[in-house]
Amino acid sequence: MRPDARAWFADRTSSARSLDEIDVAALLRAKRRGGHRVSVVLPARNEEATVGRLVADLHAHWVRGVPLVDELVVVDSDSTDATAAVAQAAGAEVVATTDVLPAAGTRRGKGEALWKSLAATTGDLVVFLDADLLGDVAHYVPGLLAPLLADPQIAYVKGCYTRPLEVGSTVVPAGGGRVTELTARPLLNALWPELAGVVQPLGGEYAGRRSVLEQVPFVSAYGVEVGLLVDLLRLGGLSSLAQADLGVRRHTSQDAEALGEMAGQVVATVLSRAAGAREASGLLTQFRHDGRGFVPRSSAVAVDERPPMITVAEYRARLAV
Ligand SMILES: O=c1ccn([C@@H]2O[C@H](COP(=O)(O)OP(=O)(O)O)[C@@H](O)[C@H]2O)c(=O)[nH]1
Ligand SMILES: O=C(O)[C@@H](COP(=O)(O)O)O[C@H]1O[C@H](CO)[C@@H](O)[C@H](O)[C@H]1O
Repeated sequence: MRPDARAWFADRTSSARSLDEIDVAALLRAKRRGGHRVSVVLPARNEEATVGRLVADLHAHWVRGVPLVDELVVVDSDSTDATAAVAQAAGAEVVATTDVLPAAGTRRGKGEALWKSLAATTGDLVVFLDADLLGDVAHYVPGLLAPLLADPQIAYVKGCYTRPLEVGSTVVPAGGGRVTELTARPLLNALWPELAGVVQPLGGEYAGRRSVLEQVPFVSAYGVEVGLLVDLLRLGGLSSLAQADLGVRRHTSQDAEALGEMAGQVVATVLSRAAGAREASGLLTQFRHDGRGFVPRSSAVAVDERPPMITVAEYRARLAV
């Protein structure tokens, strides 16, 4: 790693692998001393199988228990299952992407759900968690908040973790984060070597200050994480970023074809940020074999992004209230 990345990795990586490693009472005092308001956002598309337990656990720990969280919001991203009802029954406030900033329309994708979440929440500190997480992850919230509450210079904290891979009914201890390892990490190391110390650049768990999140674009699909990382590096510099070791992360995984399309979106987003890059084609062609021959399948991976929320008049009007 370059010296700046190595120094960042040493200085900006905290450990929060379980509640045993976190002084929650001290965090609550720091939150109150700083007058902070915390929003937790779960973008969810067809997550009825996992969102209920996750929300109930977070609500018990950090809303009903230690009041670290002021808003627990599930953003329903065009779900066709019972995600919204299950999340609401478990204690979350549920908003549909179509109901937030309706004048702006609604685009498909995780990044759209995250962008709209800024207009549906009020916390100055915002924590994002995927809604398909498995296992005990309640400690992710204080683990991600701790660096923000400790150091005003830090604006954005990525979770990092080992990532077991569920292959059918077996779980192998490592191997998850396939798009990270095969696409995002090599590209980020090549183009922004100062980010080489970021262990999980695509991880879906992170926290940031609203004051910076509202200043950057949100890529509408799966390029959102890599887009935010590069844009926030440019906005505040490496010293404004941090990462928290949260132990292990398990989630419901997608198949290789779906991750191929995700990788296409990540590559398109990286190219859109890489100065002087050739105009990306915006298309990704994959191949299935139907027994007789290869069948091409093309998908659009062109970057489609929303502007910084602060540029949206309706959003600014809401802040002025
Ligand atoms: O259009 C979308 C796609 C995904 N998601 C949510 O974003 C998170 C991460 O997506 P996914 O699990 O598909 O990605 P993976 O974790 O497999 O990389 C999950 O909570 C999804 O429900 C979403 O809100 N809208
Ligand atoms: O890190 C990765 O390579 C991908 C896929 O992970 P797996 O190979 O399914 O464990 O998962 C992440 O990437 C997405 C795109 O940034 C994020 O939106 C997901 O939250 C995150 O799980």
